[in-house]
Amino acid sequence: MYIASLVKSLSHLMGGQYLSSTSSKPQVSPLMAAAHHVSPPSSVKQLCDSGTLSSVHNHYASRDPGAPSDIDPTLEEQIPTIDFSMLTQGTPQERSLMVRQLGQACEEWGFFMVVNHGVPEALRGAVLDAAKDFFDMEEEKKAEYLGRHVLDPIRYGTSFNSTVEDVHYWRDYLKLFVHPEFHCPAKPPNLRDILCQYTTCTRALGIELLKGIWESLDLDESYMNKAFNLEACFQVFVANFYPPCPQPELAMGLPPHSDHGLLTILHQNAIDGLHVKHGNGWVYVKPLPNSFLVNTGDHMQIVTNGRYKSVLHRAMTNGESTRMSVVTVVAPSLDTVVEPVAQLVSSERPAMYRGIKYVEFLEYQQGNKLREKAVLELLRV
Ligand SMILES: O=C(O)CCC(=O)C(=O)O
Ligand SMILES: [Fe+2]
Repeated sequence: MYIASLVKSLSHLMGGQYLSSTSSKPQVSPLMAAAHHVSPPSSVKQLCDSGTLSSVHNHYASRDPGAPSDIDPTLEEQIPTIDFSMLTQGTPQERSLMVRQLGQACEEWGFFMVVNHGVPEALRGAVLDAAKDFFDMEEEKKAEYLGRHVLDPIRYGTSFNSTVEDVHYWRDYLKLFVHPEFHCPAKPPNLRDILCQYTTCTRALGIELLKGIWESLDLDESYMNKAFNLEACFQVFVANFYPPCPQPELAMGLPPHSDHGLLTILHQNAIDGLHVKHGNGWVYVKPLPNSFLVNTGDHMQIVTNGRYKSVLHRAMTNGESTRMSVVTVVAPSLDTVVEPVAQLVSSERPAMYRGIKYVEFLEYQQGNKLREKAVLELLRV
């Protein structure tokens, strides 16, 4: 009953497009099945490789070229930095200082940089190189991994969800479910080993950051682990590929959106392009050397009953260089019904969100247009 009304409101919000049914087992909905007969647009890499592009097709025009800049340059310096080594190897005083700073970063920004995280630079470089090798493969080889359904554990594609969008984004992607089961294309041959190491390291990093975040809210760690089944946490790996765009003033890599998980951990090649919303302005993110960029997701907002909100961010394109980012999302297990934790619900602050199975949230979010925090808003009580 509740799911039916959620789907109905989603349909309204998303302009009539929605998935017909959900279950913990991936199923192809009639919409997806129909959409599957429509050939997907070419990858943006293919468009770029096919000749000298001097303009983008209308399909990619998602920006108003005349709009004034909405970047607030004064905010760049203020992005919080978390020294991860203080959380794991610091004195009790250093740890509690870092926990406080982590809580403050989540409350005020929903975004921070993590330094001294212990993930080897060579591995971070290798994952970007291996992902590039994937995108550099011939389209016919990559086509083997074209996504048919948003819950396919290996999904190569372009834009966000081209079957439901009326405007596309200047981005190709490879999305993999990497935990509790590890899925990875067989090609290129070194991808599996590198990704296995990388996603193990970043999962451990995410879980450790989560411990600090729970502590900052006086939440019991073992209770949180159990409630959201973090042992079997759901982890997705996404590689984003944004080739040079002939009209960056018209096209976007990804529109303003929040991520579905608890935490997202990102790093990029040498090319900047991530913007994060802070207050009324946008911040151009120039990561510190060797740092990870971390943001809180929609499920952090649900679990903490709105104390720590998910942050809006967007990816811009540029006219000169290919930008790549690799993203890993740490989330409750797929079959967990996620709702605000009892400790953060009171008569003064009643539950702000209804519970929903993680897999259902994921399917709605991935199956529809990417639009700010649209899916989260539907769960508001
Ligand atoms: O490429 C980026 O900087 C952002 C990517 C992103 O937001 C995502 O994959 O959800
Ligand atoms: Fe994102």
